[in-house]
Amino acid sequence: MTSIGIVGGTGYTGSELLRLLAGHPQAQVRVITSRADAGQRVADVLPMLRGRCELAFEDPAQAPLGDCDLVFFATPNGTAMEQAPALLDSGVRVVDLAADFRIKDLAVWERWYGMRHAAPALVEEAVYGLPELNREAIRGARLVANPGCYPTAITLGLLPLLEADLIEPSRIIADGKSGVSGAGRKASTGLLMAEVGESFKAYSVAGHRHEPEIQETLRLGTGQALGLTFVPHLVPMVRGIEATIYATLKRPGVDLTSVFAQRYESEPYVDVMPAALPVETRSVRGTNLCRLTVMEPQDKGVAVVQSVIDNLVKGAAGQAVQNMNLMLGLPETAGLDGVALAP
Ligand SMILES: NC(=O)C1=CN([C@@H]2O[C@H](COP(=O)(O)OP(=O)(O)OC[C@H]3O[C@@H](n4cnc5c(N)ncnc54)[C@H](OP(=O)(O)O)[C@@H]3O)[C@@H](O)[C@H]2O)C=CC1
Ligand SMILES: CC(=O)N[C@@H](CCC(=O)OP(=O)(O)O)C(=O)O
Repeated sequence: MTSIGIVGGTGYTGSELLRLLAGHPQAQVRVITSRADAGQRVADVLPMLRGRCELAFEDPAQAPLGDCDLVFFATPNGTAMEQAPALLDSGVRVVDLAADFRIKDLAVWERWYGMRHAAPALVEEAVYGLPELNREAIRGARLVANPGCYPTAITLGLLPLLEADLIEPSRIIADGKSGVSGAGRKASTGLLMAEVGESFKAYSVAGHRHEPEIQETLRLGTGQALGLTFVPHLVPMVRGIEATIYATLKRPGVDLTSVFAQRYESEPYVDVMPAALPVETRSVRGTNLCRLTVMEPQDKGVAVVQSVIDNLVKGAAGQAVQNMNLMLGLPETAGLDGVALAP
């Protein structure tokens, strides 16, 4: 059994890691941290894990994370960059679910995240953990930067179009909508049910930190510089992201669904659907899948992509487990076989 540590086990992505790893045949969580709940039994704090987890939360400063084969950081931005270097030095592999190692351009990262980077050399070494783009590099990596939730949905929606040189890269619009679990578990007035329920709004319209992440990933991955406008929205639901992406086609009349189907033919977690089928967040709820459709409505020369993921699974913990499986040489799909909850 591979021995796993999780820093930040009481948050939404940390507890999702626990849920997924409880069903993993070859990996076992041995260390789990929380500062606020240190000393509490995991099963008392997260009753879904009664009978499935005998651990207690430990303070991260004292927890024996160095004894693990791999440690996940499910912590706020700026935490892993302080703690990962010592773990890597002692031979532990690291997957960071936050953004500390996602952007190679340090000046861009520091501008968007408002802090000095504590481990610049590791930014250069880290592999961006989108298996559909970087599978081979992830296999050999010591440190994986797990992608952001919106960037996962949007990058997967744009990759086939850019790789096949089908769209104008200079004017792309991505309209993202997220459930409230995307904002994490910490208390915030703006996330109260009475604030979010029966309402719908765009936010960070002037600029969101996921935009530079998407731009850099696609520039490094396809060699094309994007002109991207990304606007996120908050939806009164718990889980899920839907992104609708609009791009001008260079050549009209291409069978776009076939292009997508070929690009993702051997991908276990990308499902390209016929354009007539509905793309719904509930069809991926609890799963590691990204479901996509693509079409050119009314032959008007614009490609419209719809992409859905569960922000906590393919957008965070599930993709992190997929990366862990690749890094440790385990079957890529181990622990990730669940079918979506319906309704
Ligand atoms: N929610 C989502 O959909 C997604 C989240 N992410 C990213 O994943 C990370 C975790 O997100 P999420 O689970 O939502 O966050 P939460 O706010 O729900 O949880 C954060 C966790 O980190 C712990 N923590 C906070 N500060 C520290 C610290 N300084 N040192 C060690 N542990 C700390 C908290 O416990 P305690 O304070 O008790 O130690 C808690 O367990 C974030 O960086 C987020 O941006 C990425 C993709 C999607
Ligand atoms: C609904 C909501 O608030 N979502 C978060 C993004 C999700 C997230 O966790 O950001 P990272 O993927 O970069 O870690 C936000 O817009 O800030």
